[in-house]
Amino acid sequence: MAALIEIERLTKRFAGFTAVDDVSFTVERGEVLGFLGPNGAGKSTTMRMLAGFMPPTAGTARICGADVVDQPVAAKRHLGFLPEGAPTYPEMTVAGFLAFTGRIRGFRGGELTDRVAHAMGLTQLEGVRLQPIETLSKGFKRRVGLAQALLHDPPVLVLDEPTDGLDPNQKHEVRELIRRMAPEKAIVISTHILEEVGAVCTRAIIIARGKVVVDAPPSVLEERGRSLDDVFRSLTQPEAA
Ligand SMILES: Nc1ncnc2c1ncn2[C@@H]1O[C@H](COP(=O)(O)OP(=O)(O)OP(=O)(O)O)[C@@H](O)[C@H]1O
Repeated sequence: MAALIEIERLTKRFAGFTAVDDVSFTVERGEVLGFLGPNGAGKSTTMRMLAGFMPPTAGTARICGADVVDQPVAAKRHLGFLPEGAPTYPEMTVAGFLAFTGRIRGFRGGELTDRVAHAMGLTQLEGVRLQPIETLSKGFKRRVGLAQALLHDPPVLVLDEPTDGLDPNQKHEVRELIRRMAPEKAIVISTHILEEVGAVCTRAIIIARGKVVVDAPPSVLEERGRSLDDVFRSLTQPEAA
């Protein structure tokens, strides 16, 4: 069976500057891929192209076999995407926003109610369900973004810094949630927290200046006798290249 995520020679150029340069990888069901790299390496741009939110300059991305450019509706049906910064509609309440995204996903009536309740349960949002999103703290806003990505229980999750802004307890909860969902899904998370990679990821890709410089399980990287931190620094600092 084909991998749930297939990226082939994906490239993005902005006015002559190449932000993502010929990136290829696949992610199978059961894998949690940690997407790492220094600021500006091209992580968010890759994730946006994978999610069909930004057209690639060259190359392709497929989700459950659907090309994100040619078959955007089929691809998005199988995808939960937490974009950078977790944009929402700030004036809506948490429950209102999740019901709105659920209706866009085609849910109605009892199923819509159940899915919103389930997503709020997974992300521990019940206590703020009637609060306008603009009045929430950063960590709660992030969890609203995560809840909308999980609402339709998609087989593919692309989460751009899912634990950014969360307190240590919430980080732990979100990592547990990712671990619990992992066997059934293909998950890509970007993070700057290297310990998170060891904690939840089955595989790590390090990207630097738009190119993949390493693709291996975290345990293999650490077996090379160095911490992930050392591996990251040696592969991503220009003077080490
Ligand atoms: N719309 C755009 N127009 C021009 N340049 C862009 C645009 N979006 C991103 N870039 C540039 O592309 C490069 C990659 O950006 P990207 O946001 O993908 O990096 P990142 O790895 O996610 O970084 P961070 O860890 O800081 O979030 C950066 O140099 C950025 O300034």
